[in-house]
Amino acid sequence: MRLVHRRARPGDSVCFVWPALGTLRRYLDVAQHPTNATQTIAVWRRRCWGSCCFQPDNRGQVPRNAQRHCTRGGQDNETRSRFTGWHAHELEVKGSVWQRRLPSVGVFASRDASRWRQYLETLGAALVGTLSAPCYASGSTVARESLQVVHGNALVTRDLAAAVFALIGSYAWLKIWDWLATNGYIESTLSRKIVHITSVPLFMLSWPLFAENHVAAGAVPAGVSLQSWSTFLSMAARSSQGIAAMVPAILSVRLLLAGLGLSQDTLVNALARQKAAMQKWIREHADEDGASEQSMTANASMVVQGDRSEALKGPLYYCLATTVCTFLFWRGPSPVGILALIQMCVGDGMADLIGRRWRTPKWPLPRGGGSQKTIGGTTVFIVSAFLVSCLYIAIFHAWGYVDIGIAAAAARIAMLTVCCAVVELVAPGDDNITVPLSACLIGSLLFPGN
Ligand SMILES: Nc1ccn([C@@H]2O[C@H](COP(=O)(O)OP(=O)(O)OP(=O)(O)O)[C@@H](O)[C@H]2O)c(=O)n1
Ligand SMILES: C/C(=C\CO)CCC[C@H](C)CCC[C@H](C)CCCC(C)C
Repeated sequence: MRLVHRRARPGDSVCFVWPALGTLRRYLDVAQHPTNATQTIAVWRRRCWGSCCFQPDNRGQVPRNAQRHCTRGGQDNETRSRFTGWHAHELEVKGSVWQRRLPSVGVFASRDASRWRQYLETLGAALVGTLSAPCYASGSTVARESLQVVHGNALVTRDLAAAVFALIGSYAWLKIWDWLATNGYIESTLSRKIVHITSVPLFMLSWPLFAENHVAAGAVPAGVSLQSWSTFLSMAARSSQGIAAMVPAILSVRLLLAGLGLSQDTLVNALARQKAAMQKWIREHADEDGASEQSMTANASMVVQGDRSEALKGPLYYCLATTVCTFLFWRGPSPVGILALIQMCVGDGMADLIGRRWRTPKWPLPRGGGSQKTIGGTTVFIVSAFLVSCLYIAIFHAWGYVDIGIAAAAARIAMLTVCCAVVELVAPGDDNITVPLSACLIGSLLFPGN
C-alpha cells in the first residue's frame, strides 16, 4: 500500500461544480480503465474532498492498519480526522465492487452485501450533486456562495442531501398510506400500523446514504461528558449521526407544533383520524365483551375529526425514540440502536396488527385505555421482532457497520425480544417509550463490548 498524490487537473473542477458529474465520471473511468479503477477513484476523492488516498494491493485488499496510515496524508488536523474513516472504508469496499465493472451492473442480482452498500453510497454521492445542481444553475450568488461553503465540507453536504432525501421519502410514504386509507382501499387502522411498522426500518435502510462518520463512532455521545457544550453541539451538527437524527427530530417538531395547535398539518390530521378509527375498533370489540354504550357514542364522534393532541402521544414518542437511538447508537458498531428500533416498530406494530385480528385468549391483566393484549399478539411480537432483528443485524454486519455477526448475536437477540415483549405487555405508559427504552438498557447489558 502507498499513498497516491497528484496535482489537480482542469477536469477536477467539474467534480467540484457538480458532484453528480463526478460520480458519472467515476463510472466511466472505471469502465475505461478497469485495472486502474482503484487509483482513479482515490484520485477523484482526493481532489473533490481534499484528502489523502491509498493504492491497495493487487487483490484490492486494504490492510487492516489502513486507517492509521491514512492519518499521515491529511492536511490539517481536523481534515485528517474527518477523512480517516471515509478513506479506509471506501477502499475496503472497493476491492469487491469497483474493479472490473460498473457497480450498478448486476447489483440487483448480487447477493454480495458490500455491493448493495456501495450502490447506496454511490447513490448518496449522486444525490449531493443532483440536489446542488439547481442551486448552481439558479445563478444566485448567495446560493452559490453558501453552497461552496458547504461543499468545502463535502461530507456534510452529502449527509444533508441524504437527510433531505429521507425527509422527502417520509413525506411520500405517509402520504401514500394516508391516500390509500382515505380513498377506502385499506382500513385506517391498517394504514397507521403499516406506517408504524415500516417507516423506521425503511429509514434505517437509507443510512448508507450518509457519509462515513466524520467524527469517530461513539465520540459524539461521549462528547457529552468530554467536551464543552458548544464543542459537543458543533460535533453533533457535523456528524453523520447528528444529521441523520435530524430527520425524525424535524418530524417530532412538526408533530409537536401541530399537536399544540400552533400549525395546521395534514400529517397530524391523518394520524389523528387513524387513531380515532383504531380506538373505535378497540371499543367496538370491547363492547362485544360487555363494554358500556357510552364509550361507543363518545367514540363515534371522534372518528369524524380525530383528536389532534393524539400527535403529542404515540407518533411523537415514536419520532423522539428514533431521534435518540439514531443519535446515540447510529448504524454501529453496537447493534443496540438498531435492535431497539426494530422492537418498537416491528414487535409492537405486528402485535397490534395481528393481535387484534387473530382471536386468541387475552392475558389476565388489568386493561389500560380500553385495550387488552392477547397471547397471540405477544407471540407475534416475539416471532416478528426476532426475525426482523436478525435480518437487520445480518444486513448491517454484512455492510460492515455492526461488528457482531448474526450467529453470535442470535441468542441475545432472542432474550432481548422476550424482555421487550414482556415490557410491552405489562409496563404502564406508551409502548413507543417503554419498549425502545428498555431495549436500549437491556441491549447495553447484553452487548457490553459492542
Ligand atoms: N401484545 C399485544 C398488543 C396488542 N394487541 C392488540 O392491539 C390492540 C391495541 O394495542 P395497544 O398497544 O394498546 O395500542 P395503542 O398503544 O393504543 O396504539 P398506538 O401505539 O398506535 O397508539 C389491543 O387492543 C389488542 O387487541 C394484542 O392483542 N396483543
Ligand atoms: C403512527 C405511528 C406511531 C404511533 O404508534 C408512526 C408515526 C410515523 C411518523 C410520523 C413518521 C416517522 C418517519 C421516520 C422517522 C422516517 C421515515 C423515512 C423513510 C425514508 C420512509
